[in-house]
Amino acid sequence: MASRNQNKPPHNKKGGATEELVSDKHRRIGPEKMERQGANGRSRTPLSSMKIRSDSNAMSDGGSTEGSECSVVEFTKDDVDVLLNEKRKKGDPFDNKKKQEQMADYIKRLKLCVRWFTKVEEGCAKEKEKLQFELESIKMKCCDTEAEMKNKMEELNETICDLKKTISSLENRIMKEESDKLEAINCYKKEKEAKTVVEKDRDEKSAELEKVLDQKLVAEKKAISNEDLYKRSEEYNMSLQQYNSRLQLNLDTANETHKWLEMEKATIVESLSNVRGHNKALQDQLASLKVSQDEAVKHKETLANELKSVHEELKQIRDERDCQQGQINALIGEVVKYKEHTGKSCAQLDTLTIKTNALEVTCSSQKEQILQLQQMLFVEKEKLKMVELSASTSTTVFEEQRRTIRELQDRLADRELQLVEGEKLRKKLHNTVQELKGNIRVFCRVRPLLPEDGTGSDMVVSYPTSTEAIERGIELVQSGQRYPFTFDKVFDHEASQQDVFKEISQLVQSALDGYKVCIFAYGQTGSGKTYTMMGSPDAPDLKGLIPRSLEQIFHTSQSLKDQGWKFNMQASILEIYNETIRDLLSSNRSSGMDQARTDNGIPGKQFTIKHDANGNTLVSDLTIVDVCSVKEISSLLQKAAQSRSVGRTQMNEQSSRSHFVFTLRICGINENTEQQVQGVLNLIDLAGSERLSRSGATGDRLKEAQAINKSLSSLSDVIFALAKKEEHIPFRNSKLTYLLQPCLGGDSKTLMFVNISPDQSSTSESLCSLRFAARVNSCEIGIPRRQTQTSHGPQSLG
Ligand SMILES: Nc1ncnc2c1ncn2[C@@H]1O[C@H](COP(=O)(O)OP(=O)(O)OP(=O)(O)O)[C@@H](O)[C@H]1O
Repeated sequence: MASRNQNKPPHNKKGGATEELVSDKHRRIGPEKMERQGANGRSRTPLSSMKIRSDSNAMSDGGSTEGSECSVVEFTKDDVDVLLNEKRKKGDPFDNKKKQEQMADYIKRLKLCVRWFTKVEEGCAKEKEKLQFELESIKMKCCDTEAEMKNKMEELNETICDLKKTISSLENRIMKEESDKLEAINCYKKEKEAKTVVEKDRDEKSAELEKVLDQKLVAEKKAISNEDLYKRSEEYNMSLQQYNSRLQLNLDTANETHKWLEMEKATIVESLSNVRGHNKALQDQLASLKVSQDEAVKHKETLANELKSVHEELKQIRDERDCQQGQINALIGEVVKYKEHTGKSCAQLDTLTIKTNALEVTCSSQKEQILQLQQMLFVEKEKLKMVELSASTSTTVFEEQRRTIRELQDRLADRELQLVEGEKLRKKLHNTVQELKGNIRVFCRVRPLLPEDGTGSDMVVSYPTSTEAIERGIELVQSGQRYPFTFDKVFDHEASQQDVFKEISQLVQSALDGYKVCIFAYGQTGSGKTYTMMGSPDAPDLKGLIPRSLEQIFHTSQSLKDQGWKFNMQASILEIYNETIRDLLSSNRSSGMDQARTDNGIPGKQFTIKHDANGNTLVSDLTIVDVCSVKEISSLLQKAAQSRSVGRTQMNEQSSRSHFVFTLRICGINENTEQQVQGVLNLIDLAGSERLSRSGATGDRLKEAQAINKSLSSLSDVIFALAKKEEHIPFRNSKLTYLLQPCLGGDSKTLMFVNISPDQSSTSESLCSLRFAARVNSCEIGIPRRQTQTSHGPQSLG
């Protein structure tokens, strides 16, 4: 059998082998790592697979390795687990020696394991130190790298700064170059201009020079001709001098002749007489000679003058010549100077030409650029033209649209005006229709039979089918007798809430148009007044007249906003019980209670009813709430219902015997026409009219019933009196009638619902209600109505 460390090469047993073992420990712990090592060719068999020797041979082998520091057996995790979980072998329980041996072996193996573990731990500690050292060195390196990076960053930043500076200097240089270029272009332009000026000057000067040369030639020619003239004049002068000398000679000879003649005279005097004639002739000859002499002198003088003038002329010509010569010299000097200047200019011209060439190159490139730019400009101009074209078309379209808008606005204004007029007309017509229908109308509604009415209960009402009475007539059967009634409208037990509302919605519109509208439900207890007026506000199909009317009011007021109408609505809800007013919107719940107690002798809050000059009813201290949405109204109705229910518990179910009055004041103003309207909508659920006296009620119940009947009777009387335009209003003792009085007369619209229970047990109460309704229905206001009178005529409650 191989030793435990048989998987190690033999030289690993001592010295440096331990170190290698330690350094390798961390790699040899898991089976996974073992496998990896196996893959590297260094195959190691796990101890478990090798079976740690538990027999005595192994023990002896182990004994030989025990105490040896370098003989360390490797363990895997599994080995350790196996070792720790090893169970003792079953054998002879009394063979203590064997047990001891087994234990010794187990202890040995444990010691080996512990030693291995200690070694591994040491190795790990060393490894950890090494790793820490490596970590620190890596950290150091990191720090160094970081510092290096920082330095590099700084260097890079500096380089970036330098580059930025270089860029800025290059930009400056480019700017400078560009400005130099511009300057050079300007300079070139100036020089070009100067060159053209100089060239022009040169051309002028050349032309001048040519002129001067021509003049010089002319002057030279003139000088030559003058010299010829001068020569000829000299010759002529010479000839004249010769002639003069000849004349002088002649004169001398003549003088000699004279002398000779004188001598001869003397000789002749002697022979004067002879000679006198000769003398005379001679004298004549002399005179003529003198004349010719004078003439010759004169001629000589003229010739001398001529000579003088010729001399002067010559002098002038000479002066002129000199002057021209001077001019020529000056011109020659100028020409020389000009030639010098031209030479300089040529040098300048050369440099300028070089510059010009360079600039021309720049210019040509710039020209190209300019051409490109011009092309671009052309394209842009084309675009601009297009844009301008489209802009102009847009402008025209815009103008057209503006015109159209203006036209439309005008039309709109017209339409608005028409609309306002139409609205006025509609109101008028609507009101006329309402008046034609009757300012006081009575509708009858029959509720269906209810389970509470009893299973065997029969309907005591029927509806006549004749054309006249259809939907308007109702018949009540009592003790086999038929009682027919006709109203403005009769709703049978199948009529829905919507059907009912459809009939009154126009009346609600009248409230928005500024009329006082009063809708109330009358009938015996349990006949469906609350159902008709309030219904179940939460169920859309079962909503009563109050929520539906308010919805319509808000909906219509919203739609009228477009026509400039602005509405302000104020709501108040009160209850009249036993002639006591209770504010159902009061935040102080007890206020209602106090008033209720007032009737019982306990003092409480008193509400006084007043009517102002405008025919509005004011109830002092009543809570009035501004409302602008159906939601707000709903919450107010909820609050009122709550106050009522509180009252109901407190007052022992008395609320069904109280009048519930919902008032909505509508103030409307049209911002366009400044038209104002003030409407009032009263929606009332009257107390149930009970015939308690007939049913044998006594005490407070009877008093309550009597109060209710009195109040309703008073209401019918007031309606009647107002409808008949009677000056004397008979009953003001009822708070309900006093409260509603402004809403019941004149242009006001009153609608009464008479609710009927169709069961047999309520026949007499139903008959009574129908009679009361018929009395109200009999009121006629100006406009004749169809025959609505019942066979029973107006009745008062009694
Ligand atoms: N048209 C109807 N359709 C169905 N149910 C109705 C109708 N009218 C009334 N009812 C039902 O009849 C019952 C009594 O109605 P309601 O409470 O409205 O009577 P009321 O006249 O207001 O009574 P009270 O005078 O005692 O207040 C209720 O349960 C109601 O739901």
